[in-house]
Amino acid sequence: EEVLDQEYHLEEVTDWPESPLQLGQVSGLALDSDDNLVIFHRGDHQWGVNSFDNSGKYQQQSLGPIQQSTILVVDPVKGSVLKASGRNMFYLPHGITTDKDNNYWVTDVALHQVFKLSSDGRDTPLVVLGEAFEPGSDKEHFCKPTDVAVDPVTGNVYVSDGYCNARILKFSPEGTYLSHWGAGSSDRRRRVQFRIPHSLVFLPDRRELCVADRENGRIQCFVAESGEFVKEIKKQEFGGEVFAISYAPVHGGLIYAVNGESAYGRSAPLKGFVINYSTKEILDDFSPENFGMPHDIVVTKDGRVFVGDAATDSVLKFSSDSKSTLTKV
Ligand SMILES: O=C(N[C@@H](O)C(=O)O)c1ccccc1
Repeated sequence: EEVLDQEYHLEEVTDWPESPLQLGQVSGLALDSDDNLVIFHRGDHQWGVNSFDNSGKYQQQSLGPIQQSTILVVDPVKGSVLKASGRNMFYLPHGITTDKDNNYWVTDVALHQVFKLSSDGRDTPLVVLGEAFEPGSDKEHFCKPTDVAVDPVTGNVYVSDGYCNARILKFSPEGTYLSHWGAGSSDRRRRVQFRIPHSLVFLPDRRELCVADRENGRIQCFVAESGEFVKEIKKQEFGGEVFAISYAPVHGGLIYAVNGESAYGRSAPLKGFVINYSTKEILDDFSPENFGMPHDIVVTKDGRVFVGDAATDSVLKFSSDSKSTLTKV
C-alpha cells in the first residue's frame, strides 16, 4: 500500500526579490488585505548605542526625520515595489501592522509615539498616541513602543510598550485609553513581568493577543478583551530571546517566531520556528545562510513567510514547497 509521506519544510526563496530593495534597517513587516508585503524600514537612520540617553530621550533629533519612503508595499511574488510612503515623518521606525480597513498602525521608538496612517499614500495621521520625543509611562506616554495589533472585530488597538516600559496597553479604535497590563497595572501575577515586550500578534480565531517577551525568551498569550493570562511558550531552542511572532489560524493554529542573540550568553542559532499553538511543539525550524538580526516575521494566507532583518537591512522569503514522496509499505 502506498502512503503519502509529506515532508513540509520552509526553505529560503533565494530569487526573491527579483531586484534589490533599497532598504535601511528593516524593523517591521505587515501584510495588507491583498497579502502584499508592507515593509517599515529606517532609511539612512540607524539605532545605535548613542541613539538614546539613559532616560530614553532620543539624542539625534537634529538629524530631522528620515527623508526616504519608510513604508514600502511590495509584491509578494516578485518583490517589486507597488507603493511607497512615510517620507519626512519618522526618526526610528519600529513596529507596523494593518487593520481591516488597510490603514497602517506604526510605532516610532525615537518619537515614543504610535500612529494610525491612511494607506492611500497621503500618510495622513488619523490617530496619534504619545507625545513626540517625550518618554513616559502614564496613559498618554510610551517609552520606545515596539508594536501594535488591532482586533479585527472590535477595532480595539493593542500597543506593546516597550523597551523602557514593560506593559501592554489597550485603546479604543479612536485611540481612547481603555486598560493596560504588565508593569504598573494592579495585577501582581509574577509570571506576567515582561522584559521588552517586542512584538504582538492578534489570534483572530481565539481572540487572544500573543506577545514576544523578548529578553525573557518566551511567548505569552492573553485573552485580548481582559488581559487574562492564557499560556506561555518557552523553548530551549529559542536561546535567551524571542524577537518577533506571527500566527496562522490553520492546522489548529500555528505560531511563527524568530529568536535573537542573547546578551547574556545563552544564545542559540538564529532561526525561524513554526510552533503548534495547542501542543507548543516545534513543527519546523528554518534559516537562511545569514540571519543578522531577524526583527519581524509575517506569514501569508498561502503559507509564505517573510522575515525582516535589522542588521542585514533585508527581507527574506521562505516557502514550504512540500516534497511529498510516495513510500511503499
Ligand atoms: O535592541 C536594539 N535594537 C533593535 O531591537 C532595533 O534596532 O529595533 C538595540 C538596543 C540597544 C542599542 C542598540 C540597539
